Amino acid sequence: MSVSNAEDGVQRAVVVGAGPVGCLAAISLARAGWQVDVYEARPDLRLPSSKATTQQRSINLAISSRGIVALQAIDPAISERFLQTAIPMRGRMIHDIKGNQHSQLYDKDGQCIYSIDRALLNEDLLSEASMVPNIRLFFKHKVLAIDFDNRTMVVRDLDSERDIRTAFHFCIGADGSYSIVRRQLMRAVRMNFQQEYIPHEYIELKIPAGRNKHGKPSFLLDPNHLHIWPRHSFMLIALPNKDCSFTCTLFAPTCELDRLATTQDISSWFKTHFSDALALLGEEKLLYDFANNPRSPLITIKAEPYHYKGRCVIIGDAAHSMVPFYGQGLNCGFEDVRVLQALLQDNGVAPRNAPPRLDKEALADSRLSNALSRYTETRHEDLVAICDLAMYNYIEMRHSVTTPTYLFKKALDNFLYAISSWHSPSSEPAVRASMATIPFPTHRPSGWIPLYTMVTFRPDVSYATAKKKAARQSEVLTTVGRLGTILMGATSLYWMLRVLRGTSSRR
Ligand SMILES: Cc1cc2nc3c(=O)[nH]c(=O)nc-3n(C[C@H](O)[C@H](O)[C@H](O)COP(=O)(O)OP(=O)(O)OC[C@H]3O[C@@H](n4cnc5c(N)ncnc54)[C@H](O)[C@@H]3O)c2cc1C
Ligand SMILES: NC(=O)C1=CN([C@@H]2O[C@H](COP(=O)(O)OP(=O)(O)OC[C@H]3O[C@@H](n4cnc5c(N)ncnc54)[C@H](OP(=O)(O)O)[C@@H]3O)[C@@H](O)[C@H]2O)C=CC1
Ligand SMILES: Nc1ccccc1C(=O)C[C@H](N)C(=O)O
Repeated sequence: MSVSNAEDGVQRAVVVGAGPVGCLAAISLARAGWQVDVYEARPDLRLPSSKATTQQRSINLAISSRGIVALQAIDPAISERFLQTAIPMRGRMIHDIKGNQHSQLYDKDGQCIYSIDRALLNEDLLSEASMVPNIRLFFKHKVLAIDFDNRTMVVRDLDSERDIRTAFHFCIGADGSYSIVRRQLMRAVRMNFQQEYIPHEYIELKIPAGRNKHGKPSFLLDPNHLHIWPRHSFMLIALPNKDCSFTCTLFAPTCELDRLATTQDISSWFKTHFSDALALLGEEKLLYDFANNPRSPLITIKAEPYHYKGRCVIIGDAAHSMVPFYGQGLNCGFEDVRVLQALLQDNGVAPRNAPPRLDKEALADSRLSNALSRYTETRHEDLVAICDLAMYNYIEMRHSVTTPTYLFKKALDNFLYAISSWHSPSSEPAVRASMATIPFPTHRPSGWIPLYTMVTFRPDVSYATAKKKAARQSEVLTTVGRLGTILMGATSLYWMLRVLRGTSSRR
């Protein structure tokens, strides 16, 4: 085994995983003065040859204010570039079983979430990272094992099949749901860990672009909505792409999909549940995608602590995988980087100034250790909250959105929000700019704010605060709803009695 980086006196940070979160973390650390090495098991996404071999998860993603504000905090130019390639989605478009469409806006002031190309996002972040002089990117380098006490890790060069032992001062694990860094961390710390597969899975399908009367590509559905076909125990969704196509994702219980054994079964199931979508997907293409695209599992992972001394921390999906139904997984991962950056700055962790003398090194180490302890303390409640909220949003999307109770509560929620924010209508860019200056999402917001708004458009409000405040508001909505029902019942009874009395006195 060859040895690299041994005792060259440089304060080296290693980031494991060059997914979007790893790239952003590398940029943040490098700008703070660290020498950063990034190890990525896959080939470089930007090379045309790797496009076919690197199978990515979802084609597109929804990014919201939380992710954008985090990007702004690390590098405002990156967030500007994204917004130029993104498609705003102002609300949900609900497709009922008869093919009617109903719009439900996300926000009273028109704030929206943005559909972006996952590969483009990752490629852009990789390009940005490769332009920072103190970042080195190693592709096809898979981390196999880590010795945190000796600050070394074993990395396999997948081209030469050789194992390299490399030294580090600080390790960031951003290596996704099946993180090796997390698994190695479990051997060093008493980590509480919970993993849950839900009994549903997903498969991606595609609605192609149409043609307008000039023969140019055009969208077959409204591009400024996230489309949902809620069918109670399963659902289909569609997000727009820049080339005027839509990426659709079918989420359904495994047992439901297992029943679709023949092409006949698939076609008739789609005709029954999604006839309008089938017309857009095209039967032949649907059957091809069904046979060839993977059916993937959905998983929630919770862990605590996220760090070991001043040596290692896990962020992004490595620390918190959540089901995708709130569209917050990556937003939350980007927020991790923003919070970590703020804590490192707060604790005076600045490797550029770290002198080589042993006592000062120990001081730097203890500062890093404090920053990481604070990270675990402040972040855990929020990460658990968003994992739970994501699970809840699946029920809302596939079922509740169609029920009168939900629609009534939603209307009341929005009404109370409008009254409460009478004097302060928000302008999206201005709100984001002001929030980028707030280091931590902890703010206790006053007034009435719907849960979706807090989670999606208020990065100054932590996920846990949003969850707690929404639970209190929900109790009020339920009580008002019950009182409303009683009042309506009493009024109808009163009028019925009056009509009956009128009829009997005329007799
Ligand atoms: C269907 C679906 C839809 C989603 N939609 C949204 C959405 O709309 N909005 C949103 O915010 N989030 C969404 N998410 C979640 C989002 O995809 C993840 O949160 C995000 O990809 C996590 O980024 P990451 O960088 O932490 O991890 P990853 O993207 O998983 O990157 C980890 C990287 O680490 C590398 N790696 C792994 N092991 C090793 C190793 N041993 N050595 C070296 N490298 C390694 C991997 O190759 C990978 O490149 C969705 C997820 C799914 C499944
Ligand atoms: N929360 C959720 O429900 C889901 C979240 N996601 C997130 O999206 C990210 C991007 O997806 P994608 O890049 O396609 O990731 P993949 O599912 O392809 O996984 C990335 C790597 O993790 C390893 N891996 C995959 N499955 C397992 C397993 N069951 N046990 C151990 N290791 C496994 C594989 O490494 P190797 O090559 O060594 O086998 C694989 O290359 C994921 O990393 C995850 O964070 C993805 C799916 C569902
Ligand atoms: N990106 C996603 C991927 C899969 C499932 C949902 C989403 C969402 O973004 C849902 C959106 N936040 C909503 O509540 O309507």
